[in-house]
Amino acid sequence: MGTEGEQLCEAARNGDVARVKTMVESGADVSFFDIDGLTPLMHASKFGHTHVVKALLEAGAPWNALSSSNQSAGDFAMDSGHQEAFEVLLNAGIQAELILGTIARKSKKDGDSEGDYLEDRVTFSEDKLMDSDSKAVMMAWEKPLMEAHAKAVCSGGGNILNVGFGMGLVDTAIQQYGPATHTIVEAHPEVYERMLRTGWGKKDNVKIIFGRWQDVLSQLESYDGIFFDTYGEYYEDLRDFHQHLPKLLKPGGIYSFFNGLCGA
Ligand SMILES: C[S@@+](CC[C@H](N)C(=O)[O-])C[C@H]1O[C@@H](n2cnc3c(N)ncnc32)[C@H](O)[C@@H]1O
Repeated sequence: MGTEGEQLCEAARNGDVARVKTMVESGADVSFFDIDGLTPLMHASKFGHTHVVKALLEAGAPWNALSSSNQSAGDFAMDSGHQEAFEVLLNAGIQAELILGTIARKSKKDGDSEGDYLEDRVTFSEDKLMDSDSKAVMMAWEKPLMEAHAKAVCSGGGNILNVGFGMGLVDTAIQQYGPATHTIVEAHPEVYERMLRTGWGKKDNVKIIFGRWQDVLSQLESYDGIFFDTYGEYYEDLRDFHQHLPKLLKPGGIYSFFNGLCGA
């Protein structure tokens, strides 16, 4: 007979929801990692035991814990074709992100600007843009994704807006479609400075607006194509931006965004 944590993993693997609940009520650790680096939630997800997945999530099991091979419970559910369990995990992740976003937003409003990306230094290298915590703001491997977004938002030609310059991957792709105007909103002083240094301010059809999109809305017009990809913001900001779309986007215009949604 194994430890309590191992027994919880076994009950999760067997889909024994009653036993899982009893063990949780008597204090079994839902964050336990077994010898293979798996949590009870990962075991339940792997076998598609949705009721167990729900019970463990309700008991506070970490939906975003990673196995030693860097897989989350959601990865296990998806790889084993358990769509229902996967969706339960996905919803738990989205809910947690929404709550965390609200808390972070509130503490920012209350004057706690700790961790404010826009006030920190960034570093550029050939293939990435990093924030002061060495987290990647943008990486070169995202180029094909950015090219696909550019193709979509430029498909009607005309006036294009991009919010968030980063490494300029999407803007470089947008330029290839020769839009009539190409407006770029960028809020980070160092990213902005680099844009100017690399000639973006001298392109005939490019207008750079420096500042947070929230603060420069009055300088924006209506566009045929809009792309949105900021960093250090939350779901709430994205939702706020979406509320301005009816004014920002011309009828029949195309909008696309990238914001790490559902990233686990
Ligand atoms: C992920 S990067 C954008 C990458 C870009 N799509 C590309 O293809 O390289 C996000 C950018 O948004 C900028 N940013 C963050 N918050 C912003 C805001 N509120 N308004 C405007 N830009 C913002 C960041 O400084 C950063 O340059």
